[in-house]
Amino acid sequence: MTGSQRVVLLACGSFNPPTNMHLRMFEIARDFLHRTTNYHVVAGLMSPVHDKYGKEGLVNATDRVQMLRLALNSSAWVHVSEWETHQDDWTPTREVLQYHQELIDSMVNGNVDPTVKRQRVDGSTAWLTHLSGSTDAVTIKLLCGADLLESFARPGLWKDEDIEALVGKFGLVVITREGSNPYKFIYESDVLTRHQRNIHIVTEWITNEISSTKVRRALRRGDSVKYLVQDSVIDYIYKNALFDTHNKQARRLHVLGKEFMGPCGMCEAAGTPSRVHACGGVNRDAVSIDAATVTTTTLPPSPTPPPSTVVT
Ligand SMILES: Nc1ncnc2c1ncn2[C@@H]1O[C@H](COP(=O)(O)OP(=O)(O)OP(=O)(O)O)[C@@H](O)[C@H]1O
Ligand SMILES: NC(=O)c1ccc[n+]([C@@H]2O[C@H](COP(=O)(O)O)[C@@H](O)[C@H]2O)c1
Repeated sequence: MTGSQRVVLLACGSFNPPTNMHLRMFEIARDFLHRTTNYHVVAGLMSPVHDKYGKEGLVNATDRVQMLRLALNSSAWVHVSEWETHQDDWTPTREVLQYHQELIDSMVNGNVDPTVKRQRVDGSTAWLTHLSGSTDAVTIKLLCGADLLESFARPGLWKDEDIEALVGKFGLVVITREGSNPYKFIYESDVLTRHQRNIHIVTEWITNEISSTKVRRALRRGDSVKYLVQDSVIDYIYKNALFDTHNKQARRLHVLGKEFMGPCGMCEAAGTPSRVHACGGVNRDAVSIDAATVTTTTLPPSPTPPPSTVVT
């Protein structure tokens, strides 16, 4: 695209778990920027936060990275950056953007700064290779929901100089969320108003208030999260008993009309007899599981779904 400026959109967050709305953010932002600005979005990055961020209920980074990888199998242009998760501690968002901009500078833009001691470029930076082959420089912008923008006002959460750098140096692409008013928020902030040209507010008309919190709540209750989260991610969550789904496996498998043949690694490790697992998983002859009670029922042969033994 001639005359356009190449950008990478980077979203920071817990992604605990990644939802379809996290993925949609990138599509919405790219459409908007291509329609209304001279920017050409060449890649998207999702940077899951370090375990030491310490948010309640945060599952470990290995699982969050894995879920993101599975979710992003459906995207040709958005990738996971594991860099944050490999640091010794939590990294402020400004430094996350700075690191990725320097990485792009040295690998794509040809501005190698010898004073910058670069971290090892790992497999998760393969996305960079797609950006070579053009002399147009690539810059990075923070992609976020309006709630993240509004968190700038929370006392002690963000340093003033970090906010200044995020809006002044990098720029923001903000997706509206129910209950937020980013225009008013910018109006009320001197620093944001000063850099308003660098803040792109994208009104999402097809509103969708999926949040990881709501997905975790549904999982905890054994409710379906299908069509809120990618199927591969749901499978991963149940397989690894994340988000308190440990005792919900039998219920889900009943709903799906499937059987759970294999024992759960945790139950095996705990030495539970293999026929009925404390996790709710069962071998072929046993089912009907509740967090409190375990009843044995003989199942009809596969593939007929088991009788309605779902425990409410
Ligand atoms: N429904 C949504 N609409 C717009 N932005 C969203 C939406 N859900 C998440 N985001 C944005 O995605 C980024 C990462 O979000 P995060 O992982 O905190 O998700 P979340 O769903 O808001 O999480 P939680 O519910 O655990 O607080 C943030 O910038 C957040 O504002
Ligand atoms: N000062 C900062 O740089 C700062 C403060 C709060 C949150 N954040 C980031 O914003 C994201 C917020 O994620 P959650 O909405 O899941 O809390 C995380 O990536 C976190 O690192 C950064």
